[in-house]
Amino acid sequence: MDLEAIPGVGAKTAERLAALDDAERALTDGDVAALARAPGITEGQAARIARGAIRERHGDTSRFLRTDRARELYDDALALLQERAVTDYAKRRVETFYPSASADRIEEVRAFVTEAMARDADPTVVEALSGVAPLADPGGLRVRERCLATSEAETYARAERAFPELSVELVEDTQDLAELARGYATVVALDESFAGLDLPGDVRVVPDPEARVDEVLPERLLAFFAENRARLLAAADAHEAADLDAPCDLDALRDGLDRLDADGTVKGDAELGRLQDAAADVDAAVSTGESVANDRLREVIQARDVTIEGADLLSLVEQGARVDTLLDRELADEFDEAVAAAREHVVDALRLDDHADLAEGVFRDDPHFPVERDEAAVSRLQSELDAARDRRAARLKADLASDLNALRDPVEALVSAALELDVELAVARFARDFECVLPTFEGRGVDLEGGRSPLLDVEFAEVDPVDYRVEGVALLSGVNSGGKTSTIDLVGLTVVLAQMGLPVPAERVRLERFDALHYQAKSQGTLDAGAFESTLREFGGLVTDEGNRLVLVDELESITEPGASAKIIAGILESLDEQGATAVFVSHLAGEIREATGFDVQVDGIEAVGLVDGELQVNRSPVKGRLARSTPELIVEKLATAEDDAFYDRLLGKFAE
Ligand SMILES: Nc1ncnc2c1ncn2[C@@H]1O[C@H](COP(=O)(O)OP(=O)(O)OP(=O)(O)O)[C@@H](O)[C@H]1O
Repeated sequence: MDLEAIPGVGAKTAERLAALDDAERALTDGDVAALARAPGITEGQAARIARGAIRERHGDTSRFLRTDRARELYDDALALLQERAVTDYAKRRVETFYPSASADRIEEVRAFVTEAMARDADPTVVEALSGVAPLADPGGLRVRERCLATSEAETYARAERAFPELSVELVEDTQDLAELARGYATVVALDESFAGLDLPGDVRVVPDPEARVDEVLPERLLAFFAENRARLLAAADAHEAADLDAPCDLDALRDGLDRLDADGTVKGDAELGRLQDAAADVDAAVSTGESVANDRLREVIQARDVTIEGADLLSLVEQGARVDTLLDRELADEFDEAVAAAREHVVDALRLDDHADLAEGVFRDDPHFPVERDEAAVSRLQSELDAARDRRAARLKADLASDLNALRDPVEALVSAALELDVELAVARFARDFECVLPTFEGRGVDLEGGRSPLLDVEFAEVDPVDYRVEGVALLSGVNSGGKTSTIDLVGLTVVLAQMGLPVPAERVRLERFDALHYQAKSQGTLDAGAFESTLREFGGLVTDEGNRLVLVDELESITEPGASAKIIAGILESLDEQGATAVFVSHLAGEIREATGFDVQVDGIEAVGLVDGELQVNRSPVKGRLARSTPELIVEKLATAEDDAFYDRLLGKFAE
C-alpha cells in the first residue's frame, strides 16, 4: 500500500506509519487507536489520516465543506456525537465520519448506523465502557534474573533486537557459560552447540527464542496483561452488559487476570509465597536460632555445679583443651537439645518442610559455646532457597503465560469491539436524543418534515418542528427573529449529517446528494471596499464552479447599501438558477430582490401569525410563495387597528403599495 497516496500523508508520516505491524489494516478499518500507536502520531492526526485513507479508498477527493460556516456546522455535528461518546477513542473515531459526495461512502456509514441505531445504550454498558481504552504497550520491562547467551555475533545482534528486556551475553566456551550460570537464575543458551552439556545451575538451550517467547520471556506477556488488566476487565464487562459475542472465554480471561499481580508476577500461589518469605528471612531466623540455643545453654550452665577431679583438670589443662571439651563431657545432652531447638526454630520459622536437611548444617554438631552459625551452610541454604523461589516463580509465570497466550490476539478483538460499541452507542444516543431518522436520497433539492435543530439556544424539547422544502433557488423572508437563520442552519446541518451517512433530526427528510455545501454566514455590518470586493470574488468563483451545490446565504444585503445589494443578490440568484443549483438566500429585502431578478424567483416566508402581549407569534415553517410581512409592518398594522388615527392608516397604506 502506498501510504503517501493518502491525502495529508507525507514522507515523514508514511515512515512513522510503516513502523506499525498492521498499518494497512488499521487504515482500512479506520482504526484510530492502532494508527495512534505509530511513533509521533497523535490521536488527532490519526483521525485525520484515517479520514484521508477512507477518502482515498472511495476516490472521494473533493471538498464538500466550502466555507467557514459550513465547516462550523460539521464541527457542531461532530460535537453532538462526541458528547455522547464515553471513551476518548470513540471521540476521535467519530472524526472519521465526514460529509461526502460519494454514494459508496455514505452507504458504508449508513450500514454501520443502521446497526448502531438498533443498539440500546443501557447505563451498565455505558458505565463499563468508561473503563475501556486502547490496549497499551507496557514498555520499560527489564528482567534481571535471566540472560541470553551466544557465541555468535550475528545471533547476539538478533537477540539484542528481539529481547531488549533481557541481557544478552557473548560467551566463548562452556566455561563462560558456567560462569554466567552462577550470576543468573537461568541462562538461555542460543547455540545448538551447547545442547547436551551438563552444567551446574539452570542452563537451557533454546536456539529459536523468537518462536518461544513465552518460555524465554513470559514476563513480556504477563506485563502486557498486567498493564491492561483494568481495560480488559472493563471490555469484558461491556461485552456481557451489551450481550455481545465475545471473541474469547471471558471467565478464562478473568481467571488469568486474577492470578496476575499488578507488577506482572503471579499471585495467589502459597508455595511461592512460602519460598519468598523463607528466602527473605534466612538471616533473621538463623540469628533467632542462635539465641534460642545460647539462652538455653546459658541457663543450664548457670544452674549447674561442675565437679571435676583434680587429675582430670590437670590432664585437660596439660592437653591444652578448651572449655568446650568440658561442655562435651558434662553437658553433651543439653548441648544436643539446644542445637536441636535452634534447628527446629529455623525449620519452623522458614517453614522449610522440604529443605529441613539444609537447616541441619546451619549449626554444627560438636559442642561449643556460644552456638554460632556455620556461614558456609547458611549461604548454601540461602542460595538453595533463592533458586527454589526463582524456579517456582518462573514455572508459574510460564504456566500463566501459556494460558494467557491463547488470549493475546482475542483480547485485541475484545477491546476493539468494545471501543467500536462506544462509537455505535454514541450514534444511537444521538439518534434517540434528537429523534432522528435516516434520510432518503432522491429527487432534487431538500425536503424536510418536522425538522428540529439541536443547535438552537432553546431546550430541544421546546424546539418547534419545521417543514421546509427547497428546490432550485429561493429567497427566505420573514419577521425579525422569526427563525430564518435557524432554518438555513437546520437545512445545512441536515445535509451535512445526511452526507456523513448519519441520521437527521427530523420526522422525514428527502434530499439530493450534493457535491458541495456553501454557507455564507451573515456578515457583521457593512464591508469596506476591499472586503466587499473579495466577497464578490468568492461568489464569482461559486457561480462558475462545477457540480450540484447547496448554497445557503444569510442576509448578504448587510455587506453594502440596500439598493446596491438587492441588484447584486439578484445577479447571483440568476447565475445560480442557470446552473441548476439549490440555494436559499435569507433576506429582509426579498421584495426588492425579487423585483430586480430576471426570473420568477421563489420567495418563501416565515410569517408572524400575530402579536400577543408585544411578543411575535411565529409559524416557524416557511410558507411557500409568500413574502412574509416584516415586523415594522405588523406593528403599524396593530396601531392602525387599535388607534383611531389617520396617520397610522397612511403608514399602513404605504405597505400595501
Ligand atoms: N424552530 C424553532 N423553535 C423554537 N425556537 C426557535 C426556532 N427557530 C428559532 N427559534 C428562536 O428564535 C430565535 C431567533 O431565530 P433566528 O436568529 O433564526 O431568527 P432570524 O429570523 O434569523 O432573525 P433575524 O431577522 O434577526 O436575523 C432563536 O434564537 C431561537 O431562540
